[in-house]
Amino acid sequence: MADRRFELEPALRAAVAERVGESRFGLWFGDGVRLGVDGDALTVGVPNRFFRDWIRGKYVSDLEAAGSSVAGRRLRVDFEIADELEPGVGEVAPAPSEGPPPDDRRRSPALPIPSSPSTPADRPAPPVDRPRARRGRPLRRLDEFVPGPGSRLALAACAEMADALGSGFNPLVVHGGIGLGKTHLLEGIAERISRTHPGARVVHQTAEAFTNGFLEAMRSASLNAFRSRYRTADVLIIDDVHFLAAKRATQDEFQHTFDALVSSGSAVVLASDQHPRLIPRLTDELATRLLGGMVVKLEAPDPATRRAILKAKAAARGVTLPDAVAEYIAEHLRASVRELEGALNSVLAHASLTGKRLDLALARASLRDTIRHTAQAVALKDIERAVCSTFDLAPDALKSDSRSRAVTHPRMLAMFLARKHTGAAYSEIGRYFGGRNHSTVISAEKKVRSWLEDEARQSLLAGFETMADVLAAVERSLGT
Ligand SMILES: Nc1ncnc2c1ncn2[C@@H]1O[C@H](COP(=O)(O)OP(=O)(O)OP(=O)(O)O)[C@@H](O)[C@H]1O
Repeated sequence: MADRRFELEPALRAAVAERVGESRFGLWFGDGVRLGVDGDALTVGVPNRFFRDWIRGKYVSDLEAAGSSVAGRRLRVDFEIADELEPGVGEVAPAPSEGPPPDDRRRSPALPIPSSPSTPADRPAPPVDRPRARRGRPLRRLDEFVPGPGSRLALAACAEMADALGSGFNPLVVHGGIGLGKTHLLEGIAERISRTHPGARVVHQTAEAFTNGFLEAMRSASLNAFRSRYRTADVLIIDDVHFLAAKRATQDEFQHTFDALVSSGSAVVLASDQHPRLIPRLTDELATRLLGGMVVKLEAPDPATRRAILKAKAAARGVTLPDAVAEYIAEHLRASVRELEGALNSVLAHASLTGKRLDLALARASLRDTIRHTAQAVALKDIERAVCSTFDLAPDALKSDSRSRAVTHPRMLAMFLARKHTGAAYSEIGRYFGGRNHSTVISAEKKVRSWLEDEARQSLLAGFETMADVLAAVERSLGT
């Protein structure tokens, strides 16, 4: 049933957009933020605490004015937070004693980056210090990223970060499943900053490179050089932060790097395949810091966005992709944008090699094998790996004889997922997970189904509220 509180939402949205301007409105009041009227209150539904604090700090008077003009009476502004992953009171939350209020330690967006002892003004414009694997090809740009309902906010936040260099919010954490464009967005930030702030020292690396560099610096007693490389950045961009999971010493080093940068007004941008609260074995101190700025999720694109991405990628290569071909590829390859791109490349290569017309028949012929294999792409070992990593279990734990709940529950979940995603028979699944018989798999499947139906049931994993959330996390890491 439609919630009557939101009957005035279109008018409220128009009135707020009118006051704050289209671009701010798109960033702070886009998908995920609701506006409604409940008695004497203008209710603002926000995705997390960060949004609440930001909107409360910057836009309450605009909201009040918009509320009065639409409702014809004065309304107070109330907030409703939707994101259950946000820290509760007393859990992981930014510690006020750790520094001055955020705005005091950030630069004005309008100002160029001030020179500092480490970045003298007369130094030639430094290049982006970037991941080795990506050297040699141009950085991807933000304006090449095709937004959809599940990625518009992430794109807007990246654009805001590139323009304001952390003066708006700091850090920015982008999280989402495999191949959904996290690296593209990070590169886009680096690319835009290197154009618009040519004096800025941008350090753009993966967490793996940070870790290896740190270990090497410890081995070779060159920690000072390592630290100065990272701590003198004006903008630090770190990809795949989940790689730091369970690496205590590197996490500590990263935390000190983070503190040094943020306290001197440098911007920090991070990407991870999980929400920072769900990265296994991340210290509370570091998690707190990652949650202290803006955390945005990148969702898998919907069919319309998949089609738009395909058309844009083809257009960038000078090809007009027929609607039927875009639709066919978008319909059959859904797991990630990387997969979509691969399929497009394959179709375009077929067209050019055979000299045939780029049409639906050619797309079907060139993708026949890819699509057949995609349907069977999830293997039992993928399920095992995803479950063990989500539950932080040893790689062979699910095959063991253990009867402890910490293992039996994840094992049941793995069996359930195996039925859902692999098409393997009950007997095959039972055999794979430690030589169990098919009736064990059947009862595991039933059990998990009953957990899922019981919404009140506590999840099996700290940090998740329901079983459905746990399942979604495992499926995310499977890339399904
Ligand atoms: N919305 C989008 N518009 C245009 N291109 C996109 C979009 N999303 C992803 N891509 C493209 O998909 C490919 C994979 O993206 P990317 O490498 O950024 O994903 P990722 O999330 O970092 O993956 P991983 O988790 O494996 O690190 C890239 O070529 C990127 O340009």
